[in-house]
Amino acid sequence: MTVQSAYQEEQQRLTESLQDIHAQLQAIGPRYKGDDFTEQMLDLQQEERRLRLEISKKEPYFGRIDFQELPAGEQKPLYIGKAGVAKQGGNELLVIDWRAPVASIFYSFTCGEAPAAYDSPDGEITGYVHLKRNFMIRQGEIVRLVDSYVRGQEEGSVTDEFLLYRLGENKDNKLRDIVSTIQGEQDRIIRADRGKALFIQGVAGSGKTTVALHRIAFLLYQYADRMRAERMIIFAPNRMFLDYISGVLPELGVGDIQQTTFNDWSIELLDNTVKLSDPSLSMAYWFEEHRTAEEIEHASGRFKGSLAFKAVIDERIADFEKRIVPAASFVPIDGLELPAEQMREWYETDYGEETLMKKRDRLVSRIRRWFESELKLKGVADKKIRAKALAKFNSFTKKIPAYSSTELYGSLFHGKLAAASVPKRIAADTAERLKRGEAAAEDLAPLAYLQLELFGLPKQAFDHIVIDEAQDYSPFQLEVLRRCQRTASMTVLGDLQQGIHAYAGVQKWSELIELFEEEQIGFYELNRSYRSTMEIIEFANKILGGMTGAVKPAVPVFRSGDAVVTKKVSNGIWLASIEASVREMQAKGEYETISVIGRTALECERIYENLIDRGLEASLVQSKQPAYGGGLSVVPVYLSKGLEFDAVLIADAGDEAYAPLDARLLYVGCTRALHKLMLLYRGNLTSLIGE
Ligand SMILES: Nc1ncnc2c1ncn2[C@@H]1O[C@H](COP(=O)(O)OP(=O)(O)OP(=O)(O)O)[C@@H](O)[C@H]1O
Repeated sequence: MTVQSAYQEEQQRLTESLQDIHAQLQAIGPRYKGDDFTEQMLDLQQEERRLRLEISKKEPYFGRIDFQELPAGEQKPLYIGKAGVAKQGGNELLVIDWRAPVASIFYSFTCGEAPAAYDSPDGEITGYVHLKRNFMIRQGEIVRLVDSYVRGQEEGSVTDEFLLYRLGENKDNKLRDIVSTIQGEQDRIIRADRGKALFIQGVAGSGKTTVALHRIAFLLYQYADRMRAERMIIFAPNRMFLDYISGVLPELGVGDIQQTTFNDWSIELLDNTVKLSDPSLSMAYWFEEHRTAEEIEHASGRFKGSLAFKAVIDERIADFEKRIVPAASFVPIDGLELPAEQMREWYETDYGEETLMKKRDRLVSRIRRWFESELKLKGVADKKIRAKALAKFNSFTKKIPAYSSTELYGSLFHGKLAAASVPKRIAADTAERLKRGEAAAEDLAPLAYLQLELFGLPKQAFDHIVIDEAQDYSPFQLEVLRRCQRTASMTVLGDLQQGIHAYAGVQKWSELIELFEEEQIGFYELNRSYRSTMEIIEFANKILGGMTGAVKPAVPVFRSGDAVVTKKVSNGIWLASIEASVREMQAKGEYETISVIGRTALECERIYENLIDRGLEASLVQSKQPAYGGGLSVVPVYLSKGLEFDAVLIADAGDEAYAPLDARLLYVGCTRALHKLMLLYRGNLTSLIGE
């Protein structure tokens, strides 16, 4: 078949499919607004269907695979799209959902005559692939059609043409879905078994964030009967990042997923009983000046995030629990005694798996019930005796300790119960902060842990947890989240090479992995980088040489672009050179998002003000920002993590800005660029880049 006739045939099918979809949409009646529960449920189902059809209306499908099931099936064309659609009034499938088992062939098939296979609920199905076709459909028209495989034709494979086209596009201020070009290595992660803690180490730009979001969509589809969107949660590093990724799930037809930061989530769990002290102060401490390896190693965040500190807290909890059951009997009046052993028995046998404070409260209620019924049984009517007995009851139960999480936590740092193993400097700082009703980010994991132990999780346990930028998590943070699940089902992703928050995060994945049983763990590596051109990746890989630990260079997709430029400028013309470089990038007219990445927030303010004074429209990204608006932005390097820009200008890559310890920061900055990377420097070029 010629390309022309294939195109005509496909356009004809597309038009018919769209007509069918439109007809189905029109047939959907108005929304139900009444109180009938069954009608409400039906309305929800109808609404979901409407949403699926709306998604399909834009681009019904992006791929076709002609598959012949072995041993004796017929060759059938299968059209793959973002949402599955059945033909109006029938069961025949117009479009197969990309998450359906058979659709996995579209992603995993790597060409060749050998049979392909996919896992179905009935076991493995094998068959021959006769055709793999990619489409790009816009406004009801096929604007691109590429056959990446035709059985029997030995022409050179053009497998990546579609991918390259997509990667070459400009980006706005939001991350997008990648359903049409998911790569085999990514697909394996997306479809991995739900009952695991999946750890993904992926180089910058390897699609970790994107893959984790697609995995959520897959899990909700595949395990619709067991997993619910409202019991899933995504943890991201900051609110700006949350805004940046907020478009992907709705594009995939998934709503209602809680997306938060560990800080916000913990404060809510603690019922707002503490305020978070300004995180920008901590950022300023760690990033506005150079810090030594020693300072990082002995940071209070590392201590408080460690399992050793968790052991200190466990000891405190155990001690609290010991004191809940009174050691002495309760004697409200002469001749009436509630023995300590009886109270212990109630506590130990009757209250099962309840949380500590619940067990404590139940014990107090039980003692009260015993006290009231015994007085009644004994017929104690004398008012004076009763009042005396009641006073005894009150003073007895008052001695049964009750704590809020912050009180119990605070007891570790000051007073006669202060824990000896907490370094003095850390104890003094923390006590001071707690006195003000504040907690630092590093206090939140221990506080949240205490809250869970004392009061439990107020909502249902999570079916699935996604943790992005997990290299910045401490073992204690992950332990807290692990406790919010009945069984481990997590996607934990990050890149140790981008671990710029070493004062709080981990240096090896094993620090987090060891929290799980061996059979619960899955570990994947993604080494191909999809974000940047070959030139940018090769340049950034050089910086890895300056890092300690096992580093892995990113493998580029064969997408070539401009050479990376480094340019020495004198201090006197530095700001003017930044402006000129930005104008040069803008003049090209090719980039939608341009970022000037500075080393510190102070430096960024100077750059930003100069750009504004010189008449350029720009935005300054700051740590408390809820959203990133796109266009031209000035960003401190430590806030650029996770984001990406068509063009990046590193404002100063001199050796004063980037010392040898700053390799990770510079690596993060450079790997934000998709198509263009330029570095200015004052004085000497940082040794991290070399010649
Ligand atoms: N299979 C793919 N097809 C098309 N684009 C892709 C694919 N995989 C990743 N990308 C693109 O690569 C870019 C990087 O993706 P993403 O931000 O998810 O990577 P990451 O590994 O989380 O990056 P980082 O760690 O550097 O923040 C995004 O623009 C994403 O759309």
